[in-house]
Amino acid sequence: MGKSAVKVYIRSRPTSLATESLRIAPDRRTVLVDLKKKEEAGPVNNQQENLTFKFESILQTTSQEGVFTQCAQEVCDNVLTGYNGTVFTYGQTGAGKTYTIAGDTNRYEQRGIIPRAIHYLFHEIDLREDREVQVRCSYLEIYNEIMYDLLVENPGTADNLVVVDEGGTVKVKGIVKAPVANEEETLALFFQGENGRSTAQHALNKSSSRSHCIFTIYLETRAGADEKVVSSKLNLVDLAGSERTKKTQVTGQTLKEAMFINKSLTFLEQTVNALSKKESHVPFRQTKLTSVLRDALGGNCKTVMIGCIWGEQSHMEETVSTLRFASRVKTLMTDAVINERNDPTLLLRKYERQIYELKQELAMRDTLSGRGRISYNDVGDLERHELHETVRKYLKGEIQLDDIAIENLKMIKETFKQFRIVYEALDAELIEQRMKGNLPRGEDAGGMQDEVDKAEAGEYEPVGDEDKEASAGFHIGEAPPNARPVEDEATEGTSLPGIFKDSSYPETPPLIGGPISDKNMAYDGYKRDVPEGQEQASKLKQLTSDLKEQKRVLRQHGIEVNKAKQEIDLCTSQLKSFRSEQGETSGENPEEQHLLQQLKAAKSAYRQAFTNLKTQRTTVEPLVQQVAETRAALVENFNVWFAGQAGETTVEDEVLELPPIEKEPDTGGEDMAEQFDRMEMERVLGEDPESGAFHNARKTLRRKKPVPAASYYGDKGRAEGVRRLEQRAARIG
Ligand SMILES: Nc1ncnc2c1ncn2[C@@H]1O[C@H](COP(=O)(O)OP(=O)(O)OP(=O)(O)O)[C@@H](O)[C@H]1O
Repeated sequence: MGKSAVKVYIRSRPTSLATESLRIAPDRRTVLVDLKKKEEAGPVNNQQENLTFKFESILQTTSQEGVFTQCAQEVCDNVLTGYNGTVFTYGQTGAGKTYTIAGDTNRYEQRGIIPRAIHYLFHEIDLREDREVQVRCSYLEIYNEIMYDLLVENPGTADNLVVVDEGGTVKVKGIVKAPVANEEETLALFFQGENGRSTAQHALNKSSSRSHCIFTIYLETRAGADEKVVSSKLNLVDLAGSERTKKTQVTGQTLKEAMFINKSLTFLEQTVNALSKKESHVPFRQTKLTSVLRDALGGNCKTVMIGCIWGEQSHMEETVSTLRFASRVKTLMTDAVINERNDPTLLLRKYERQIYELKQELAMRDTLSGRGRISYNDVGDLERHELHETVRKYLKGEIQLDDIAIENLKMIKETFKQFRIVYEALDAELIEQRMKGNLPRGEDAGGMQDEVDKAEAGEYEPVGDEDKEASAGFHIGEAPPNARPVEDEATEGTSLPGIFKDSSYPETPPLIGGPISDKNMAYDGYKRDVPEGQEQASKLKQLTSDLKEQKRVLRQHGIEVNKAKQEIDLCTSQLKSFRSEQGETSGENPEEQHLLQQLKAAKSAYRQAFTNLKTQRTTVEPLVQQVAETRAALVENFNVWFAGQAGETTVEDEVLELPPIEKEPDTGGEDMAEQFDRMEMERVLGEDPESGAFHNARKTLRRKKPVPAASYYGDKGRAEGVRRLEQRAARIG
């Protein structure tokens, strides 16, 4: 793909902009800044400054979904193709960096780029039937210039992590790259890592990141029987925010952290400046952060930066500084390539297959040309012995050169070998005879014939059986019954446990308790007897029943997706155990072929079911909206009618419109907590059938025992301890 510029987006917190200083042009790409003159700066420095910055897009009220689609989805697509990608956020403390990258990990709708990228990548991987993709992830934290592995339960000291250059690519040696089979597992690791991050409260952010964090997803993709492996990675980077410590009013440990943060961001700025001015020396090694980000800023990577800003007047200086930095980053060029290499195992498999095919081809040609039965396999013991005899007879003059039958190249080589064996035996015998003084001068040549005999009689040792196994090939007309043309191998998919439970999507639960008021009775009458009420109530009834039916279909599609996922899992695990039992196979075993076919069919069924599910959602969503609107209109009209009839009270809710309480489902021995979990899952899946992995991963995390940071994080743990003590002291004081 060659060189490409880093793409820069600006996201503003959804507060009102200080429009007298900061305006967004109608193209939604340009920011116009009008810095008011500073009276106190005197005559020299009191000029008004107008600045214009242009970026890919300015996101002001864009939703989390919108930010992912606009800024990160393309990077994910590139990573799926085989390029490395990085998305990083930059900006003043509290400006929304963590909200953008990680999002609110407790609220599905507010999830950020990381969970969305995980979902997107796994979904796309599932749809690529012809590929086998192995996924891993890591979570790195740089806190006070020390690197920590957020996925390790008990890392002890953090000394084991170092940034290294491997073949021109930056790597963090020693970091855990955890293999993950699906979205849920990856999210669970991400949430676990999030829990270990260092945060603190200050005047501008009640949960401010005190470290830089990089969540990385690694993909290794193999396509069919191709020996090529494509490796790529996606870095999702949440930088700690620059802060004016006067504004954040931090003290103690948090102040120390702020100093580390500001220092590393200054070095980042210096690095970007040097790159942007194409200076010969770029100070990447000054900090851990710039070392780790080297590829993202100017190497083998496709990079996106999201600059986060506050729009308020009081933060204008920091906002301009972020915009200036962002403009410089925009000038950086990276040089991304598809990271492709040969897999030695697959290469060997390919060569074995080629040799096999060539042998068959040769055998066929020999038959067609009337050469009869010729073997192209290695020379066996028996053939070696026969050749040795032939050579011996030839040297004795008992046979002619034409009598040595040479069928193939391997036999020519073996014949030469046998000449050498006979020669060496003779040579040794001659030397021995000479040393004993048995050999009269001038008889060397004449005695040759005898020496051949002598050497042969005593010295010949059959060559070992090193090639025994190699002779296990087949001759023409003896092809094993399972020999057949090599077919393209279908790929093994990643394991994908079903996330879509066999769930029902209950209607809104009825309100509990409370006597039915007069007003509610009037409401009932309104729907029954007043023509306007009658009409709306019957419309609502019809819509509710349509919705119920469409939700039933949606649920059915969910079940089909789930079934297909389970089938994929089953085939994948059967294939795995088959391969681990058989070791390396050439991919031609009928059982393996059968499993691969099944896997392919399951992936195809999954794709179809998923498409149906998505299509059905587009039917259900507007219906949900229509039901809500019709219901609200009915209640509102009733209120108006009722106010005209009687006193001024508000209707409780449209209690009587709700469906009757359904019979309790069979709990199948579930306890209360499990029942709650199941019902909660049914509810969230009803809202978004794709959210299962997110909620399950959160549930997994809740079940895990928290590990006290101070017990294993060394420096970081101590800092955490100091912070807690300070907070306690402040509370007591
Ligand atoms: N676009 C947004 N929409 C809604 N809430 C937002 C948005 N941006 C930020 N917030 C809220 O503002 C608060 C601070 O945001 P966040 O923690 O992401 O800032 P930050 O830039 O990461 O700060 P720090 O550098 O201190 O870690 C959070 O409560 C977050 O939910």
